[in-house]
Formats: sequence, C-alpha cells, structure tokens
Amino acid sequence: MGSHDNAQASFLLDKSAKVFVAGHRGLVGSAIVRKLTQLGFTNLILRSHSELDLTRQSDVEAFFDSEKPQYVIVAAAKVGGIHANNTYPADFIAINLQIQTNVIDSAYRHGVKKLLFLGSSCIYPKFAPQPIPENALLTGPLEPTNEWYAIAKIAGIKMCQAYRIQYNWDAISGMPTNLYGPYDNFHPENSHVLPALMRRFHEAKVKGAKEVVVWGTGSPLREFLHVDDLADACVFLMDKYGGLEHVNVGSGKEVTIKELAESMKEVVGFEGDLVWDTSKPDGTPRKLMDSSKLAGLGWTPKISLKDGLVDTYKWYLENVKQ
Ligand SMILES: NC(=O)C1=CN([C@@H]2O[C@H](COP(=O)(O)OP(=O)(O)OC[C@H]3O[C@@H](n4cnc5c(N)ncnc54)[C@H](OP(=O)(O)O)[C@@H]3O)[C@@H](O)[C@H]2O)C=CC1
Ligand SMILES: C[C@H]1O[C@H](OP(=O)(O)OP(=O)(O)OC[C@H]2O[C@@H](n3cnc4c(=O)[nH]c(N)nc43)[C@H](O)[C@@H]2O)[C@@H](O)[C@@H](O)C1=O
Repeated sequence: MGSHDNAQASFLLDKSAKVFVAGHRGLVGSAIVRKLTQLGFTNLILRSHSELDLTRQSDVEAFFDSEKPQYVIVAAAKVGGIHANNTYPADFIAINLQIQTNVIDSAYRHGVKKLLFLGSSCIYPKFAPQPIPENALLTGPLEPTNEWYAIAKIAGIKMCQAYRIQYNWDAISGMPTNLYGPYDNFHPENSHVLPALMRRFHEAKVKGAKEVVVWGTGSPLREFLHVDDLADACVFLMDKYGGLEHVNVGSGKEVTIKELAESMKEVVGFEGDLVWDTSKPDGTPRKLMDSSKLAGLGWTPKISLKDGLVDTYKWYLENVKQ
C-alpha cells in the first residue's frame, strides 16, 4: 500500500457509532441498513429524500452540523437503467455531482472518520479489457448511453482520492456491478433490466399474454450481484480497506440478456414467447469486472443468480402492489 493508504480494522468494533446511510430507502441503502442492524449497530442516522434533499448544500451542512455522524456510506444517487440514463442526461450528471459533492465535502468538514462512496461498473471504458481491472479507469471512451452518470461517478472517485491525498482523510470508493434484490425499482421503463423483466413476465403471466417484449438483441453480457452480497461487501470495505484506489465489487459471473430473460421466464413461470425489440439500445456489449482485489482482501459473494432471482420474486409477490 502507498503512503495514502491507511487500513484500520475499527468500523466493526463500535456498534454504537453514529453511521449515516444516505439513500436508506433505495435498493442498496436498505440492504446496508438490514446488514448493519443484523450486526448490532444501534445508532444509524437515516433521512428520507423528503426530509433531507442532498442536492441542497446548506441543508446538508446543517444536517452534518447537528447530527455529527462518525461514519458515512453514500448510497443516495440518481439511478436508473439504460433508458433513463439515455433520456435524462442532465439529471444524471447534475444531481449525482451535487449529492456526492455535498455529502463528501460536508462529511470531511464535520470530522467524519471514514466515508464509503459507491460508483458503478459503467465508469470503465466501453471497450475495456475483460475482466475489467481497477486500473482500466480513464483509459478510453465511455459507453454513450450512460456517460453522463459515469462522469459524475468518476468525479466521486477522484474526489475521495483528492481528499485522501490533501487531508489524509479516510474516504474509499466501491464499484458495484449490476445489482438486484428487495426494494429495487420496478418501473416499467426507467428501471434496470432485471426488475423490469421480473415485472413484465409477472404481468404477462397474470394476464395470460402470449408474448413478452425484451429490449435490444439479447446478446450483451451483464454481471449481476445480489444486493445483500453488496451490503456485506460494503461493511467489509468499511472495516478492512483504507486505500487510495477504488475497489470492484462483482460476482465474477456473467450471463447474456437472453439467458437472463430465459431464467426469469422460468422463475416467474411465464409460458409464452420472447420478442426482441431491436429498436432499443443494447448499451455496452460486456462489462465483467475483475474483482480479484476484493477477493485478495478476503471477501467473496455467496448468493447465486438462480437463488437470488427466486428470493427476489418471492419478495416482489409479497411487497409490490400487483
Ligand atoms: N442498482 C444498481 O444496479 C447499481 C447501483 N449502484 C450504485 O448504488 C447506489 C445506490 O443505488 P440504488 O440503491 O440502486 O438506487 P435507488 O434509486 O434504489 O436508491 C437511491 C436512493 O437515493 C435517494 N435519493 C436520490 N436523490 C436524493 C436526494 N436528492 N436527496 C436525498 N436522497 C436522494 C433516493 O430517494 P428517492 O427515491 O426518494 O428519491 C433513494 O432512496 C448508487 O450510487 C448507484 O450508483 C452501482 C451499481 C449498480
Ligand atoms: C448498473 C448500470 O445500469 C445501466 O447500464 P446497463 O447495464 O446497460 O443497464 P440496464 O439494466 O438498463 O440494461 C441492461 C441490458 O438489458 C437490456 N434490456 C432488455 N430488456 C430491458 C428492459 O426491459 N429494461 C432495461 N432497463 N433493459 C433491458 C438493455 O437493452 C441492455 O442491453 C447504466 O445506464 C448505469 O445505470 C449502470 O451503472
């Protein structure tokens, strides 16, 4: 490790520490709250978007001033699938830059001990070597459908690095692959592929439809990770990692969108056909991350895609208004 790396295994030692989980009602934030609660953390600080708009700098300053959290995990962001990213580029760049800049800077200025910023595998060049190592960052052009979001996320990584270099402050970044699980966004157009297909297949089964439309050609490859595994990795990084470089968090397993659609069809129990809408974008052809750095630190995922799909569909049936 270099001179700006300072790993201290201390996060898990004080379960009464004040931990601010930004974005706690989302897919990732809610999984992190479940994990921390399960581990015995008693002092989580949580604010919904309506209680604290993280794009408002003075409100964020006032919040840090009054609450004085000791640890921060940034899981609040403007998030969406390929269609949302492609349709609302201004929102994706501006809102994400605002949220992360306000939270990271306020956290530093208010004496937070450690902060974890979450980016995404879309930060890497469209044609990065596969599996993608951390050092592929900024080595080539981005995938156009999500470059606005990716630029914001790259700025977040660089901001954590800059504060570590200038202030020796313990800010780290994790780059998750495509995630899924309870409390995902199941919006028909703006969500990611996995929740979109779960909903579409379910609705088709209920209506007795003969066909389900799936976007693109079905050939792109994606790596999926259950959000409970991601939450476990976030806690692991908070406890064990203090390096300058961001860390990839993936499952190491990829499937084509066609394979994902076939598995979803089976899990949901839809018996009709798949129809491919090739007028919709495929996005990046492949983005398998090299997660060997995290494995080398001692963390590996546990939930297979098949088990994760079955559990998530069960959750969907019990929790999403039909
Ligand atoms: N989902 C995925 O596949 C992946 C996600 N990630 C990263 O994980 C993080 C969390 O994503 P995910 O949980 O999926 O996203 P979600 O959309 O499920 O959750 C994001 C949360 O942030 C909150 N939020 C958004 N804007 C604001 C704001 N201005 N002020 C306060 N809160 C706000 C949202 O509240 P509200 O809904 O009320 O606006 C929501 O609770 C992001 O950084 C994302 O980049 C990385 C890789 C893949
Ligand atoms: C996590 C990551 O998520 C986004 O990137 P993405 O991986 O391309 O996201 P996606 O899940 O929306 O699509 C994956 C693939 O699936 C296909 N696809 C089929 N049918 C549907 C469908 O019904 N909905 C969606 N959304 N996609 C579909 C779709 O055409 C594409 O080929 C980034 O913008 C960025 O936000 C980011 O970081």
